[in-house]
Amino acid sequence: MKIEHIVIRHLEMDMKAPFTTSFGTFDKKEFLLLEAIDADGTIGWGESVAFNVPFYSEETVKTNWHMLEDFLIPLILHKEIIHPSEVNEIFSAIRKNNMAKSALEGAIWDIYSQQTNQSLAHALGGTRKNIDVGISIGIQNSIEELVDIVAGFVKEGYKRIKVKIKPDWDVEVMRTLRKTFPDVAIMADANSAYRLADTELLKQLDDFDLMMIEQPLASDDIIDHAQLQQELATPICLDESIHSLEDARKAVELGSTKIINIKIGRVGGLTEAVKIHDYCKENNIPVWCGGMLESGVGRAHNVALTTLENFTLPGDTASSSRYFEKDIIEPEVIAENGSIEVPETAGIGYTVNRDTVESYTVAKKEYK
Ligand SMILES: O=C(O)CCC(=O)C1=CC=C[C@@H](O)[C@@H]1C(=O)O
Ligand SMILES: [Mg+2]
Repeated sequence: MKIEHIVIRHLEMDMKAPFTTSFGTFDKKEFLLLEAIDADGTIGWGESVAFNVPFYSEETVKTNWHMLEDFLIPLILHKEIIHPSEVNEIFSAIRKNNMAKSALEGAIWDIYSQQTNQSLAHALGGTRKNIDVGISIGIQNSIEELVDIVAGFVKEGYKRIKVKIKPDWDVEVMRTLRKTFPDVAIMADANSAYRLADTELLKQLDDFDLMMIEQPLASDDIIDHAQLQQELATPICLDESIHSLEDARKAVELGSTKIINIKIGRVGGLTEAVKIHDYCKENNIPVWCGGMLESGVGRAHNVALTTLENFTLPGDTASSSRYFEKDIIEPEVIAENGSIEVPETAGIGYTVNRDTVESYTVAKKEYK
């Protein structure tokens, strides 16, 4: 591979409904879409999952553009690459900025899998032909509204319900959901809304047979999560705290987490995501693929990763129509009865609709 041409596009896609978490509300998804063109004309696509605000992580759409234009793209353009796993080493001098790195690395994985005539899923070592998926539901205006929304997604067959929680939107919400849906797989995602001082409150969630509590404490913490896990019967799942294989190893060895939410962008790309998957498999830590309200390109990468053996818990990769009136890929990602059929064609397995991409593009720049 030798990438001769890269295009960065800043897209804005209106969301069907606002998505509220403990750190804010999104009514549109802004993101960078990466198009990489190899010397032989093969085109690969990657998506940065950074938001336009630094509340999930320190990265934003603007910091990503800066990192890609001034540091990452110059390291990749016209460089001979044999395998996408080399990209981590090429980027190793650059600290953090994982989402920016992941967007470019993902496009290179797409090119590689096309040039080796295999699906991205197969190139990553995936084996599943179908993946089970769940749904993530933001904070609502009332518990009644939340119950109605959950009922709709349970009816659609999603394999697990993930509900955002935060102080004063937690115990009563989960009590009502468990009472209303006694047999549904339910989990909570706190997005670091609690402190160790909230242990007694969080212990009340043990009454509701939750699959897990995702990221209850600070986004850069591993130590306090280990102490909290000793107090909770419900498994802790880390999301924001895990940026690398090393973070995963430390969290598992300390007992800070019993489940890991792997997000390709958060950990710096597919190569690192597979390494974390493999480590967790060796240590009997189940993993699932988290979502970042991605467009179809990011969704396609998530689908491919989720085909690996130790992705044993339903992830966040719902249908494209969960969030968007019209996705940028064809066909769209479609979950039927909570299951997605994995494309077997070479590459990410979905076709990017250039007209739709251009309709959402608010800025664009080419690099050769
Ligand atoms: O993409 C999806 O459907 C899931 C989105 C989701 O739950 C999240 C996206 C980004 C930050 C958080 O709000 C939350 C998460 O932490 O998993
Ligand atoms: Mg999360």
